[in-house]
Amino acid sequence: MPDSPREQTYSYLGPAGTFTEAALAQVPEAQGKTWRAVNNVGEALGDVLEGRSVAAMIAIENSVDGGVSATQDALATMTGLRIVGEYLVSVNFVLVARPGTTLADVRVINAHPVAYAQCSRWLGANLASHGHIPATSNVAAAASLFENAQADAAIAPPGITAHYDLDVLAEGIGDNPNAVTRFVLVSRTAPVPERTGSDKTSIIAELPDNKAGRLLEMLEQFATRGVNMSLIESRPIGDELGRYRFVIDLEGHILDERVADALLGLKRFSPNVIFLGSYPRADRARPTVTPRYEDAAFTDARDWLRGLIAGEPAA
Ligand SMILES: O=C(O)C(=O)C[C@]1(C(=O)O)C=C[C@@H](O)C=C1
Repeated sequence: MPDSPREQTYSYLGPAGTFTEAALAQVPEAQGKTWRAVNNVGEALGDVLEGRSVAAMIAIENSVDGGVSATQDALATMTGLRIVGEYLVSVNFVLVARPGTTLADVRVINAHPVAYAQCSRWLGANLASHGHIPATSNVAAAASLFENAQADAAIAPPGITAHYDLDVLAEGIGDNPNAVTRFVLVSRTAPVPERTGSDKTSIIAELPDNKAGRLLEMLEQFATRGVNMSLIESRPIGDELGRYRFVIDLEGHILDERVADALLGLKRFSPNVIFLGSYPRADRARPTVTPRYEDAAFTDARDWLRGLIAGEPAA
């Protein structure tokens, strides 16, 4: 049976040429399908929830600027989504302008906020008194230079000149030449994929109240099961000052006994746990697991308990 239009479509932050498109190019199942360019993360995830796309590629973390707050907040508030894959893209930036512009002409810059934040050192040193107009993506920033432009220049990916007739005023303007953005592929809620031995689990959790030691108590759920965190960030819940939710990535898969046990502990502790998914790590790194946190240690302990209950002689 041929795929439905939904099965054929993947949403990504456009227009063509964004780093998000480069991340989607790494997904084997997406090749030869329709790629729908959208303007923001909420629109991409809305496509998935409302059935226009089978999955959406979204940026979630940058090695220089940290978590992408629009993504973290959307995943915390839109229900029915699952992260099914993780992809890494090296990001570096150029400053572009309409042909004939020189650096001395540049007063206002159009840039995606995450890209802008990654170029702050170069901008401070070379264009100290510039103004900034935010764009929906790196490529949209460059494209806007041709439409009623209020900006003189834009921060864009190095491949931009293949798409637009622009002059490159400066190259390698990112604060860190080794910057990497982490992207996730998000589908509708589905059963978790098999574990690969090199997996990550993403969750969002709230604390039960604002009493002393609550954050430590939450972290103990992971520490006492030997589960390492690769990311923890707080985001305001938004209802009152001082209330935060925590966006957490764990090393391991929900089918790993230590991760499952930590999630059970977290569920008993936290009034609101959102499971975003267990999926293969992009870097294929395998966590080092202390023997007492390996699957066998958990199943042996459970067998021991069952034996005690059943009246077997204590081993
Ligand atoms: O995909 C792009 O090119 C984007 O403009 C988006 C985005 C992001 O949302 O974080 C992606 C990677 C860069 O770190 C900066 C911006």
